[in-house]
Amino acid sequence: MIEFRDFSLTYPTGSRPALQKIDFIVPRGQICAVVGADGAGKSTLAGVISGVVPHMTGGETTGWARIGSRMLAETPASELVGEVALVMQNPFNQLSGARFSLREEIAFGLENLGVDRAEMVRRVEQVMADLRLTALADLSPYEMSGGQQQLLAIGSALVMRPAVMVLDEPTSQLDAVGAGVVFDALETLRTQGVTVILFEHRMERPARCVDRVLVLDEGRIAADGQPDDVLTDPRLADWGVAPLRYTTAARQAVERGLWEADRPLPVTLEAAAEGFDAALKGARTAGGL
Ligand SMILES: Nc1ncnc2c1ncn2[C@@H]1O[C@H](COP(=O)(O)OP(=O)(O)OP(=O)(O)O)[C@@H](O)[C@H]1O
Repeated sequence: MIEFRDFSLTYPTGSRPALQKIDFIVPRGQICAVVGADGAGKSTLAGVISGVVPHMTGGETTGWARIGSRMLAETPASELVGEVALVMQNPFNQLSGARFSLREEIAFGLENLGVDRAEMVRRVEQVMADLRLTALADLSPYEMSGGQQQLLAIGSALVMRPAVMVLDEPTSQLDAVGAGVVFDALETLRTQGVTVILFEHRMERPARCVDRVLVLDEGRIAADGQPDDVLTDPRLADWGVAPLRYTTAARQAVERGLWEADRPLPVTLEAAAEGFDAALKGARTAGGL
């Protein structure tokens, strides 16, 4: 479980707190997305959860934050290894540089922990299968595309079986197929009880697999709730978050009287397709088409 209570953080050079009186609890196994405009505090929050901020950046904190029984302000990243895994946007920077194949790269962290060889092979093969990387097992990480490298970075984190995974825009360099594989892998993480904090810019794809969405606005939590509610909130644009294309299209249909009055605005492609299908049938029945 991750818990933040009345938590604020001000960087040494900051004129205002980058995080201001943050309060939330993410229970074990929940997949929570965090969205917000540039400068809203997302990277800072990711850094606090993964033990990087304020330990490596400096900064004053008030209130408290914890992962399980570990108080984050007192626990640097080095002590969170194995418990919290951070996957960043640029996969190239996450390669160890010390291993020659994808399979060895994924095994690297387990080798350092001295995990038994048979167990290591089992876990590495499983992760490669989950991320559909098995066919690339013998390729050099440096011969892979950015998207493949990102899947590798996720695999290297996943294999450590962390309690918490912090994913900072993990699909920003992936094509639609690669992004689909990552979000499918999140479903696997959920069933394994891993808590996931996902920082994403575009929510169209992840909306269907996250349990909750937090909106950060100028360091404060502006909204916190289920994707269906938060992602259709009319204030989303005021918080600097682009509304989903499905929601925007449905909102225009509402304005034209096409969208069924009691049907919620959609946040997934499936819900949008159902809604437009119903609107079309309604229009046909009314003799409009
Ligand atoms: N190391 C730092 N030292 C001083 N100020 C910082 C530092 N990192 C971030 N800030 C400031 O803290 C605030 C929050 O920044 P943060 O990077 O957390 O936002 P963000 O939502 O991740 O934005 P982006 O999407 O642009 O990365 C901003 O005003 C930023 O300028």
